[in-house]
Amino acid sequence: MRVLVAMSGGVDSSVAAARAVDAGHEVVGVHLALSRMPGTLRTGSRGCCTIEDSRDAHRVAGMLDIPFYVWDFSERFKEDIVDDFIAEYAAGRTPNPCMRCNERIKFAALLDRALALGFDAIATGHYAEVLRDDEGRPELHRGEDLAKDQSYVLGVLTSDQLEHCYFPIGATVSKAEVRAEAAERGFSVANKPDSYDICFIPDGDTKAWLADKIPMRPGLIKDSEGEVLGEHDGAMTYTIGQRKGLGIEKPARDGKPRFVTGLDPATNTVTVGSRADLAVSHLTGIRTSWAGAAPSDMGSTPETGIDCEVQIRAHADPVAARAWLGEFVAEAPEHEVNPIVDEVEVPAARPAGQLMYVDVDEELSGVAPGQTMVVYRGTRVLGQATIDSTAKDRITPAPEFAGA
Ligand SMILES: Nc1ncnc2c1ncn2[C@@H]1O[C@H](COP(=O)(O)OP(=O)(O)OP(=O)(O)O)[C@@H](O)[C@H]1O
Repeated sequence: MRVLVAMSGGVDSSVAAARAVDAGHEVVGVHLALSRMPGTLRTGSRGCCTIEDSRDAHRVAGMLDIPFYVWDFSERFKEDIVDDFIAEYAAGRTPNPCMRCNERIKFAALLDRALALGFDAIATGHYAEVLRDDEGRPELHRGEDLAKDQSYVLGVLTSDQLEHCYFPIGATVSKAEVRAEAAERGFSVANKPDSYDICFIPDGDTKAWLADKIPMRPGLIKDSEGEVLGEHDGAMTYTIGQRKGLGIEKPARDGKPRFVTGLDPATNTVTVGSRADLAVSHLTGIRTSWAGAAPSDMGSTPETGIDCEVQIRAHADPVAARAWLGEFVAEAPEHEVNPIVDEVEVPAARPAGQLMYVDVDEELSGVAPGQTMVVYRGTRVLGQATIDSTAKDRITPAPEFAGA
């Protein structure tokens, strides 16, 4: 098949490209220039699409004797990923830009262009596997190396996209093996360090990076009963689950540590509470998508849900859960004006689409709206949704009634 390999200049996509060539495919390499903004380009060994990265990718493509291009997606990346990241924080939510990038850039804009140019698939260096069910439909599974598994950030992919995804290193048992193979092939990137979480924040300090992009508005810090405990300089500098640096003088009534339990953009209030107040058993998600058969095709009804596991961060442990299709929001604005940061348009809190309800068997702690919940069954990704709200108690019938 004709394969377009997305080459970051890192070791994983270099080996992915080499394996695609070895497998006999007609391979073309492309490096995406994702940022032109000063201050977002790291210098040194690893950056967000630095000149060094594109040179590394180019060099590997030369060794593999495949055509190589650099495509400028920086404008799209700024609008769809960076601006969205800022707007989500401004709305008091915690976004996952890598997931958005997979959803809107790599497996959308890039894939569309690849298909339009006659390619059959795009290949990346992600640690995940596309397997086929009995009827030949694609399924997304965790990568073999669970320490490197990237199925979580690919949870946004739909069946149509999975049809055109190729992950040549997903079945490799360990990253060490990938590095050894790169060294054997003579790739200078064999020992290049792994990439950071957010490629456009050079030093990893998200709050400092956001500080000059979102106007700070002082507001109140309250406890769960509404008693005012102090003031903050800007709700955006707080994170759900945060314990240190709350800036509250008054000791808690029970003498126990306090944690941030809520951020309310409408009133610009930070709520604090006990560790127990952080525990949740129910999650409601928006922007639901399914990587293959939806629960309704899996025997689920609105009453029964499906047994699954849910994961709420890239490297969190999955917990046993049941997922339900929630109500369908038929009409909603795409954007709304943030009440705290006037004139900043933020994505609507509840856009049109299917809600996903998830009850967990074990309580989760420190869950923030905006995070993505990915629903698995064993190694297979079933789907995902963006967490919109949480609740202390489950809303669904007891597990013994949950069918699937
Ligand atoms: N700037 C880019 N241009 C082209 N492809 C990219 C770029 N950034 C990431 N990718 C693709 O997305 C995959 C996953 O990206 P991620 O940033 O997680 O890198 P990684 O896991 O460290 O992989 P690598 O070692 O290849 O950089 C990469 O393996 C590559 O195929």
